[in-house]
Amino acid sequence: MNKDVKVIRVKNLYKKFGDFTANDNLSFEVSKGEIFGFLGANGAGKTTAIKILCGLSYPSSGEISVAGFDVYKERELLKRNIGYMSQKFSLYEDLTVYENIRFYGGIYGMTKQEIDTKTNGLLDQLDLQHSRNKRISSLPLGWKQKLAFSVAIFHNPEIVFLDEPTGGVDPVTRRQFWDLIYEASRAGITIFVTTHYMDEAEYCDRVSIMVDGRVEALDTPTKLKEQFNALDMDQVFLSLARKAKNVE
Ligand SMILES: Nc1ncnc2c1ncn2[C@@H]1O[C@H](COP(=O)(O)OP(=O)(O)OP(=O)(O)O)[C@@H](O)[C@H]1O
Repeated sequence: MNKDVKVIRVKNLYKKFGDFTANDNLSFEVSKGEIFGFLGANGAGKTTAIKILCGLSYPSSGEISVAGFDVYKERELLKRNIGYMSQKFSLYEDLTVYENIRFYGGIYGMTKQEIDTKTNGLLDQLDLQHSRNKRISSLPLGWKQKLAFSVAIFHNPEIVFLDEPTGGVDPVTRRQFWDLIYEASRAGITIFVTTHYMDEAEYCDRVSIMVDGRVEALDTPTKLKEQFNALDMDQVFLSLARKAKNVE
C-alpha cells in the first residue's frame, strides 16, 4: 500500500434530504491499495455516501475527490476509473459467464481488443473455462460473487466499491472471496467495502464505523479493539451501537 497517494479525499461531506442529515460532516482519506472497511448499522448513511463517491449523487456540501476527480465536476471521468459491485446489482442471470464478462468490459469502456485479450485470462484465473457457456443463473452464489468482483475490476480501475459483496454465503466461501480482494489490493487497486460481517471487518487495513450519519470511529482493527477495550470487532461495533441508542 502506498500511504502517500490518497485516492479518496473526503472533507466535511454533508448530505441532507430536506431537514434530515444522512451524512453529517464526514472527513476521511483512503490510500492507494488500502482495504478500507465502511461499517455502520442499517440506515447509518453508508449507501448515501457511496453513491456520492461513485458520482451517482451530489453532496449537499463538502470537498470530495475520488481517483483524483472532483465529484461535482468530473463525474464521467470518475465513473470510468472506478468499479462497483453490490449484492443487489450484479451479473445478468440470463447471460452466460462469457457474455457477462464481455458485456461489462464494454460497459466499462474497454476496447474489443482489450476484452478479447483479457477474457481468457480471467476464465483461467477463476478456473471457469469449463463453465464459460453456462448461464449465470446455474452457478452457485459463491462463484457468482467471485465473477462479479472480477468483472468489476476487469478494466483495472483505481478503486473498487463493494457494497455488502458477500451477503448470504458461508464463511469458507467468504474467505475465498477475500483472497481475491487481497490480490487486487496487492496489485494497487483500492478497496472500499461495506459489510455486516465482523470477521470481514478484521480483514480490512482500516475500518470506519458510522453511527447516525457520523463517522464515530476510524482506525485499524487492532487499534479500535484497544480503544474500545474489546476482544473483537463485534464488540467494538456493539459498544458504538449501544452509545447511539443510549443503552446502558
Ligand atoms: N432519497 C432519500 N430521501 C430521503 N431519505 C433518504 C434518501 N436516501 C436515504 N435516505 C435516508 O438516509 C438514511 C441513511 O440511508 P442509507 O441507505 O445511506 O443507510 P445505509 O447505512 O446504507 O443502510 P443499509 O445498511 O441498510 O444499506 C436512512 O434514514 C434513509 O431512510
